[in-house]
Amino acid sequence: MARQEIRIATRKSPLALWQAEFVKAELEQAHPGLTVTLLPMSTKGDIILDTPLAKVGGKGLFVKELEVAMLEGRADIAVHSMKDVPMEFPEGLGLTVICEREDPRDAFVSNKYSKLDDLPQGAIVGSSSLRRQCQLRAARPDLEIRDLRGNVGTRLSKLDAGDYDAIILAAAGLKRLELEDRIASLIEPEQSLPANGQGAVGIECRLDDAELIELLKVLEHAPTRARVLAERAMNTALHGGCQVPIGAYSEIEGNELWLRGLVGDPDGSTILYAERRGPITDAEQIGQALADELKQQGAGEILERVYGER
Ligand SMILES: NCc1[nH]cc(CCC(=O)O)c1CC(=O)O
Repeated sequence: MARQEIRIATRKSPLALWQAEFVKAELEQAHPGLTVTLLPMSTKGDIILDTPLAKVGGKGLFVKELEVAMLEGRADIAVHSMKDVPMEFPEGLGLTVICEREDPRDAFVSNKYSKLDDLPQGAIVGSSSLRRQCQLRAARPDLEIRDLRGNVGTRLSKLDAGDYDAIILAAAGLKRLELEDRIASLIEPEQSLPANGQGAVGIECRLDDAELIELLKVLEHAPTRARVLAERAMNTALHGGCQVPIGAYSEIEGNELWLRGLVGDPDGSTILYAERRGPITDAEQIGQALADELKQQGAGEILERVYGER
């Protein structure tokens, strides 16, 4: 009998819930008769499962509570922002679908200024992303960049409280939460190269569930997958985790994939940049080759310094 229900394990942040609701709506529309339910979970602190399921290549791996739910059969899928998804998965789980990308750009958000270039000398900008910090500092060494954490709503309230002259957020998150009117201006990749996978949503599930994977296929977007593959391959080859001063952004032009990448010193003193074009089918090799090029420019030394400081 055909499957009648798909259960989505999701975190409870507004953005996570939006993404889960989006996938639910798309699946229910594509498959009449199918019911998709949300299983919101508190994910305070990731847990490590000491079972063979949690071993990858012989080494232990952090398995998040959403993944435990899927491995134990309490949930079927998890929906992720691609830029937050680790490069490795517990055995038996994988990213089976990558959905069409939303706007990948960073957004300039301010109640006083309409764009980055309008900020006066010494203005205070909020961002805890090393990638955003290094690019901001390289372009504008006079700015004072201060940490800004929390979910999108929390960050906006800190701006509104007057703690910052401006903050930088991903445009995609703001658009999804219907906060697009908070975007003062979009920052082009030339000024702030996005993070790998930014703006794209992926679906993780058990790899042995062929029937489920077949149902999920309606959400797959091949051009986005190629772009995200190239960007993630670059990040992986640089051993980049989630919190790194690395930008990776690709676009498709005809039959070609154009990947741009950068590694920067968080203080903005150095920005290493490279770009490469190649056939879309070589997405991963393009990412790896670009990482090699950045390593030749000295990316390894910068990243070692950053990792060493944490
Ligand atoms: N690191 C947090 C995060 N993870 C995903 C998004 C939303 C954008 C996206 O889906 O890439 C955000 C917010 C932000 O960076 O402003």
